[in-house]
Amino acid sequence: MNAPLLSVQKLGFYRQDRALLRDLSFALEPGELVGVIGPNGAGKSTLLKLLVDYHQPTEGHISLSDTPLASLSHPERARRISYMAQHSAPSLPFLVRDVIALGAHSRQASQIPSAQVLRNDVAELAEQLELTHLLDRKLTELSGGENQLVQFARILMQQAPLMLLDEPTASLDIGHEAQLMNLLRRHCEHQHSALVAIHNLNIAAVFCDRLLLLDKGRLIASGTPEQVITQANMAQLYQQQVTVSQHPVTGTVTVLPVKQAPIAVPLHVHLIGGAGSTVALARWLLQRGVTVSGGIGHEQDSDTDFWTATGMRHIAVPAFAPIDQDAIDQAQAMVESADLTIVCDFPIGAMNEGNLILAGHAKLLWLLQEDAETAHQRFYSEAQAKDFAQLQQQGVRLTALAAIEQLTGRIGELSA
Ligand SMILES: Nc1ncnc2c1ncn2[C@@H]1O[C@H](COP(=O)(O)OP(=O)(O)OP(=O)(O)O)[C@@H](O)[C@H]1O
Repeated sequence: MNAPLLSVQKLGFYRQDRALLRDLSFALEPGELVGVIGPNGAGKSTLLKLLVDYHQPTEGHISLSDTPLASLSHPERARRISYMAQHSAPSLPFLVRDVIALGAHSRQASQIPSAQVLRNDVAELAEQLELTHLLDRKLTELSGGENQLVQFARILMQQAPLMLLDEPTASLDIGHEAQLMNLLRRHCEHQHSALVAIHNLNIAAVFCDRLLLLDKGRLIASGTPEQVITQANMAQLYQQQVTVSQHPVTGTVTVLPVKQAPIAVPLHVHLIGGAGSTVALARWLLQRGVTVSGGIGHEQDSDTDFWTATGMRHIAVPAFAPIDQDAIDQAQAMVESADLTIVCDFPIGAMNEGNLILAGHAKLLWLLQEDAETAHQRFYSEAQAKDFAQLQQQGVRLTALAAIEQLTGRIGELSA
């Protein structure tokens, strides 16, 4: 088996007795585009600087196709690795076309093209990145985003098999961000590999094959974007409520921050429902600072997807499986601790009738029902309709609108 293009083993880097990176191991294969994500100060830039030999490791090994990085001469390294730093404040007034062309001079002497070919290559790259109009401008006279695109063009011109890019899209608009990442992707398809430190998790999820998640200098997760960008990892690392869901169009994992409710309201509402019946109410309550739990749902149901995406505490059973006693017992603890349990208007069948038993444990029970018509349509058996009728004795029947009105009043009182 061929050695990986890049192999990092037990890498550690200490400064003034502080571990900036610890016990980091991973490998990169040809053709891979791998993102390095993590909060500010996690160690992403430090990792890239070690990989380009800007810093030397305190412990561990870095090798490129089995050759130790430290044993490579500067020209050999430049042939194998290109590097785009996070901040590159241009200090010399070079022309953009010369800066891009500079990339080619890191190649092996026999690979450096003639002046004419180089001019054409620069022009072609500039066109791909919409930089043609800037070719005769000075680097010192560019905007932050324009400078970033020029540095990226220089990296591509270098044609090194391993590209290290530190926040290459940080100053780019969404159009140029997509353009740069698509171009990078295409280069990776030609047996080049890229390791990209990136904060935009949605872009990382769309373009990267794998992600490495760093925190406080440690690798705490690695795998596909779906394996790494999880509700649990995001909540733990970023200390903010975020939604993690699958984008309906791209199918990739998507992260969005949640607008924080002005204050936490001391009210816990448990929602029972299915077929999307709890979603609008759950969103409404969360936005007002109410603690919301949910269940028992079924995996892949839109309610369960919403509860998972927002990090709501909930109980779910596998799709198409009946609700079992174990799930009822777990959800019972939530229902018993909730100030209010709301059963939304949703169809009851053999798979979810356990929710009727669960609702019986509520301290205070509301049963949402839009009109009498829906009442007899929502049960698949007479026994279920009978169980529901019994719950009606215990709870209050009301429409969703009436429920919102009452909750508005209650939240107002509690927040005053
Ligand atoms: N030269 C240095 N000497 C001492 N500490 C440093 C040095 N460079 C960086 N650090 C520290 O190392 C830690 C990791 O920094 P690094 O720049 O690698 O983080 P990062 O993940 O790239 O962060 P960001 O997302 O903010 O760019 C930080 O706590 C930083 O303050």
